[in-house]
Amino acid sequence: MSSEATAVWSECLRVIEQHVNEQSYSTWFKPINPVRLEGSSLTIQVPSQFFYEWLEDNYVQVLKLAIKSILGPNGRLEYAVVVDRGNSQNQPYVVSYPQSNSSSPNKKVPEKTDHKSPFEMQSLNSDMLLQSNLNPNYTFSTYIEGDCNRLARSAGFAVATKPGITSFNPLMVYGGVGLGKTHLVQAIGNEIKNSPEEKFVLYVSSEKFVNQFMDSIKDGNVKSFTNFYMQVDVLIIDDIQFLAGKDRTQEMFFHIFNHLHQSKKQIIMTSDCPPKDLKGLEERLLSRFKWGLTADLQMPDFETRVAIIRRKMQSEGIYIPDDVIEYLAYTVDTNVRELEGVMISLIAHASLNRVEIDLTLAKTIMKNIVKDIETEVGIDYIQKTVSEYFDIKIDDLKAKTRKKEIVTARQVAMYFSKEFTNHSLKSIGYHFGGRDHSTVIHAVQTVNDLIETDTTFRNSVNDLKKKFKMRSY
Ligand SMILES: Nc1ncnc2c1ncn2[C@@H]1O[C@H](COP(=O)(O)OP(=O)(O)OP(=O)(O)O)[C@@H](O)[C@H]1O
Repeated sequence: MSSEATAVWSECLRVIEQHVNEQSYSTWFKPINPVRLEGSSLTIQVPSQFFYEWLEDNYVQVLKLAIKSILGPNGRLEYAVVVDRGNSQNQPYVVSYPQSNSSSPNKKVPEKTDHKSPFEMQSLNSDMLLQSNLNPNYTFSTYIEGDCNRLARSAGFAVATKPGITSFNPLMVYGGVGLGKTHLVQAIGNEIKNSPEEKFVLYVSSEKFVNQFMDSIKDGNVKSFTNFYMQVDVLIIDDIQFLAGKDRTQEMFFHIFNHLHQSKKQIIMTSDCPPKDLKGLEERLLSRFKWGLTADLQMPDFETRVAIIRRKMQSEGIYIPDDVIEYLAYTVDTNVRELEGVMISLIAHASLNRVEIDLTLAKTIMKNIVKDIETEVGIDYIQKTVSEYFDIKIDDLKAKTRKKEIVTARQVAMYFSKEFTNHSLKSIGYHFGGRDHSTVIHAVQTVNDLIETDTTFRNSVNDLKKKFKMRSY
């Protein structure tokens, strides 16, 4: 190792350190050894082909920045990859970056020094234990529990406590966009990684897995790719639906899956739908997915959404009043990512314009984000909400039907129209199929009586009232 190379590399590290987070820095840059400096070309040694590819896939810009700022515009980086060819002589081979004839920092295949696969997989080393790709903020403590995720969360926790040993292997978590799949499976990974047992936990998106596999075919490194994945103790593979129609990758994944499962290694997967609806995946894979536990995530209910907003705001050190929290939780009922997006807009707006976060600001933001949002409670909205709540058709509220459940729903809708709108009794009657004002008075009285005497009915009215109140803030 030349002292010049060491000096240049430590300067580069100083640049790199400012552009990557602490974990990435210690995982991907600390293990690198500077080997030599020739003119403005620095050669660094990396522990494996996989490591080299990872750097090139994920950190090429920051490496380029570091090299150019320390060695000038002609600065070049070359890699020496430690190759274990199954004998005792580890001979590094060298790949240059940027490649000659190419100004772009594309990932390139190291020159092959023989006709066989250029290297065999290295044995598991301590660096690999760090290569997890986990976001440290995705933990169980930041994952709010609710009815929407209870099964998945507790199964995940069981898996985190005894990876590979419970019957939840594989664990498959599925659910719609932005409902917390990635957060949950990474929480499992972080929990295992932070336990005293040294486990090699690896999180990878299916897309990345496919690309790595394709590259390994192109580069003649399939064996190394397979061996790498077969050494993992806990494999977390996200968005497995992405493997649909990719037959060769599925076949490779099938072998890796079998190997890991037989070795009692934990496999955790996510998908946007249950295994039975995964189209374009081989039957033998699908049947294996069902060996363990499949758990779904639903959209969090109102109370869980409130808790998610509170936690998020606490973690940002921001206080927002309860009525704003409830307004957001009520209004954004699509997915958690969208809810977070609205919170971020709100915080950004308040801090840029130096104003307090209050209901007026929240409403303005929501109007900009959700263009067609109605913030007023009108008769139409009451009819829609009440009919959905009682699971009847809106038209029935206006029709002549005398079926008991329809009459009750109609009376409830009239009652709320009186409470939340400025319509006259006559006008309300008109909106309910041309009934007269005495029918509306009777409806209001009946609802008041039932609230006094019937607990179930009272709870229903209270549920609905909460919705309307939220809307009429
Ligand atoms: N129960 C929860 N508690 C706290 N935060 C949550 C919860 N569920 C989701 N989130 C947050 O919502 C955001 C979206 O979650 P995540 O990315 O895990 O969703 P996903 O289901 O993997 O989405 P996609 O389908 O797009 O891959 C993240 O910031 C996550 O932290």
